[in-house]
Amino acid sequence: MEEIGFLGMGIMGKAMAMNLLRHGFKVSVWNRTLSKCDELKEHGASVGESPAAVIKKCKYTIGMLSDPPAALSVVFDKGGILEEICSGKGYIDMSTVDAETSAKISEAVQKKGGSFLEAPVSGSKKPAEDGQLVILAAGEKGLYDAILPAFDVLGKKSFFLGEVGNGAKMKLVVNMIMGSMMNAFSEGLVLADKSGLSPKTLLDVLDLAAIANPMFKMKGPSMIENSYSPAFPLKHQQKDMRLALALGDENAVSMPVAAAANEAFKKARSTGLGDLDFSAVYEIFKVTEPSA
Ligand SMILES: NC(=O)C1=CN([C@@H]2O[C@H](COP(=O)(O)OP(=O)(O)OC[C@H]3O[C@@H](n4cnc5c(N)ncnc54)[C@H](OP(=O)(O)O)[C@@H]3O)[C@@H](O)[C@H]2O)C=CC1
Ligand SMILES: O=CCCC(=O)O
Repeated sequence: MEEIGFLGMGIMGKAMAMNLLRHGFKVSVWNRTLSKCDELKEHGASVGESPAAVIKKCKYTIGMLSDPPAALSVVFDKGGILEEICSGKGYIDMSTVDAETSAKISEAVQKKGGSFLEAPVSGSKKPAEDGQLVILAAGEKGLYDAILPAFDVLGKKSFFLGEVGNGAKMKLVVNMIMGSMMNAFSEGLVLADKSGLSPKTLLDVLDLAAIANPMFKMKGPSMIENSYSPAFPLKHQQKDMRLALALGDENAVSMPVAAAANEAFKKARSTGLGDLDFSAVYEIFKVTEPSA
């Protein structure tokens, strides 16, 4: 396959670009903080000096940026994608953003004659390293078909969900559920502990119960060790809760559980936990009122 461009060497982008290199793809990378490209360069990637330079070199370019402002910045700002995107080139944004952001990017890219696909992912750092992501794509089907050989390396399953916006919405619904679950899980761990039960035994019980799931199994042991090395940064989970709640507003969907979970993530951010893993929201529930 042609050389693939990759913008954004954060936790996910770096793991995904490395995976493409490991599978024999030629990759050209860019990151706002250029030094984060060094390791990729050592593994054979070429480094572009701007998003525009990467787009110029590559037929297909993937973006994996933190949030809507970052996703928009690499497209619209000086040195951005719009300076070089043209007919025959495609941009695939795999960041988690809202449908409106995706639509803005899609419209601008298409106006220049380029193709656009949104393709946010489910799965975190380890699945990204192992090529086990779940890809939620929407937009131009021709571009989806063309980029499938790369998706087959990055993910264990790709969904094509139709028009731009559907991938973003699906991703926000999934992460809204995940964030709410993480809050319920944290409350349960604290309740077990405060009521004299072993949180470790609770994990064993949960793992055999109808609500057993990979997230509890993977995050539980490190949470009870108070260890929150970031796989999915808490600030991004809070961004996803906020965007999912906005989607709820638009559709008049009452979401009291998600709203409460969002408040807990906001509180965690305000106490300086934003760069830790999203499971660090557990710390918020441990804080008890001083007795009168
Ligand atoms: N981590 C995870 O488990 C998962 C994350 N996601 C989503 O993937 C995306 C990336 O996540 P992750 O890799 O964890 O995030 P990181 O915070 O590790 O990386 C964010 C990336 O965005 C770049 N960035 C931030 N602001 C700007 C800007 N204004 N202009 C240009 N680049 C910018 C950063 O550049 P710099 O290095 O210069 O700061 C960095 O490359 C997010 O949308 C997240 O919600 C989806 C699934 C799982
Ligand atoms: O957006 C992040 C998702 C993290 C995960 O699916 O484990």
